[in-house]
Amino acid sequence: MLETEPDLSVFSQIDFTNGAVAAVSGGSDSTALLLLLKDHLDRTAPATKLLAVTIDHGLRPGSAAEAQAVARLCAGRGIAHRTLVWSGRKPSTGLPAAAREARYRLLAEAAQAEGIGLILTGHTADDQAETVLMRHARGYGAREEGRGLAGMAPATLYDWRIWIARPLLGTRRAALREVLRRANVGWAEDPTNEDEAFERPRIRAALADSNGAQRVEDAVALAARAAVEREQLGHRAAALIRGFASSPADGLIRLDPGFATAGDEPAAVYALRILLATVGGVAFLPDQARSEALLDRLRTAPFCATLSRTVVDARRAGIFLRRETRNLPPAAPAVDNALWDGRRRITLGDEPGALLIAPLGAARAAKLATAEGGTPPSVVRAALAAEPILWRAGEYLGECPGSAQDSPVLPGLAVCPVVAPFARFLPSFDLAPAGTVTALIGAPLLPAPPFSGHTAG
Ligand SMILES: Nc1ncnc2c1ncn2[C@@H]1O[C@H](COP(=O)(O)OP(=O)(O)OP(=O)(O)O)[C@@H](O)[C@H]1O
Repeated sequence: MLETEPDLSVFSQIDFTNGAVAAVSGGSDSTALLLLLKDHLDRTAPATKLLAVTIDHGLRPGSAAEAQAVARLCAGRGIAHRTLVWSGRKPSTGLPAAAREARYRLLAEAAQAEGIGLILTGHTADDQAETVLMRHARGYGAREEGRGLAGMAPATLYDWRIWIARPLLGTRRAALREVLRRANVGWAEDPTNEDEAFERPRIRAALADSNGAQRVEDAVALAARAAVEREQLGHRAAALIRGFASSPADGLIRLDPGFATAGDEPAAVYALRILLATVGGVAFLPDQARSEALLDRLRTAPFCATLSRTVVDARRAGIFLRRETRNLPPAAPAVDNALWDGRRRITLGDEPGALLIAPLGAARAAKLATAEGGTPPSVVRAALAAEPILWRAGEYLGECPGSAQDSPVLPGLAVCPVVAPFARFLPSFDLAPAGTVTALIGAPLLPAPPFSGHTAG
């Protein structure tokens, strides 16, 4: 049964040591989140740093007044509050996605400015049911082995740096509104939530009929089952990666030929998709059917194919994955904290002056490449050619080592590998494969998840 009274024990499972930002839009769910969270912290850890943050997207006439209402509520209850305005350019298409992107970026900036390591949102069981039903209607179940049907995760790592937790995913919106009514606290209604020109409000309206409660319950149960399957598949894929994958050179992954015949085909396809996206620097996993066909062909090596910007070079010596040389970024100024080619995060530190970043290229790679552990030198050369180098005003600073260490060339300067499919958003469902690929490619360690009992291993 879903909770008709909010289940406050979920807050006890969260680690608030590094404080919390509550993301409060002024709607019922996040306003209730704020009150429940404040109540929990007052009782259990009153010294915890709590900051409520409202993002004013500037998209509706009433948005500034809604933010002010949240500020007043917070002032009355002794809660620190900030309103942040999305002042950037608003795109004419894909506005909701851009607003969401800006919202998470601003929330993360607000948290980090205060030294806070966790963001909480007010997503509810109703939101979860709507998400799952929308994905179901789009045929997710059939295409993706139910991966997408897991819905929203209880926690998601944003930008590999800050966890977002959703403690109310098991609680119905009606129960939260009841909390607010009892506390005599009002909330803002967002008119876009009612606009049935959009898919989510249509599903929301359909769930408001007499069968709605059961359908929400069923959808949340479906999500819970799909989440367990997704986590299990992730653990099996991680075990295959640990057992069969190595990284003989920067930008190069070698799979032992036994990978293709290891037996657990769904896990092998999943592992392959994650590795292909990582090597290619692509945020989305490659197509399921094409990845299955690729695994099939790996059983009859040798051959060479490209998927997800990754060359798959299957030889007797192993299956080698490397970034294809097509469409590599041209030489460009290195930007602090930016992703280069979707594969490397650049940190410039205190480095003054303009730096250029460019692919190493075949000629320099030929000078660097050494054959180790039976890896064919031509394969190492091809991988290194797509690795980045840094330049300053005509001066060569050195190739960038593919490790989480600072570059030995310049202190504070780093070009770290990233686990591309999880670099922006890592749902807690996928912690096992993400942690394993982190270790494989030497990406920076994952910040500890906010729930007790979770590990990134
Ligand atoms: N403008 C905003 N400022 C701060 N947080 C926000 C904002 N919009 C959304 N959020 C966070 O994201 C969660 C989910 O967003 P969603 O758009 O589904 O909620 P909402 O309908 O705007 O508001 P609520 O969830 O408070 O009823 C919210 O519960 C809240 O935690």
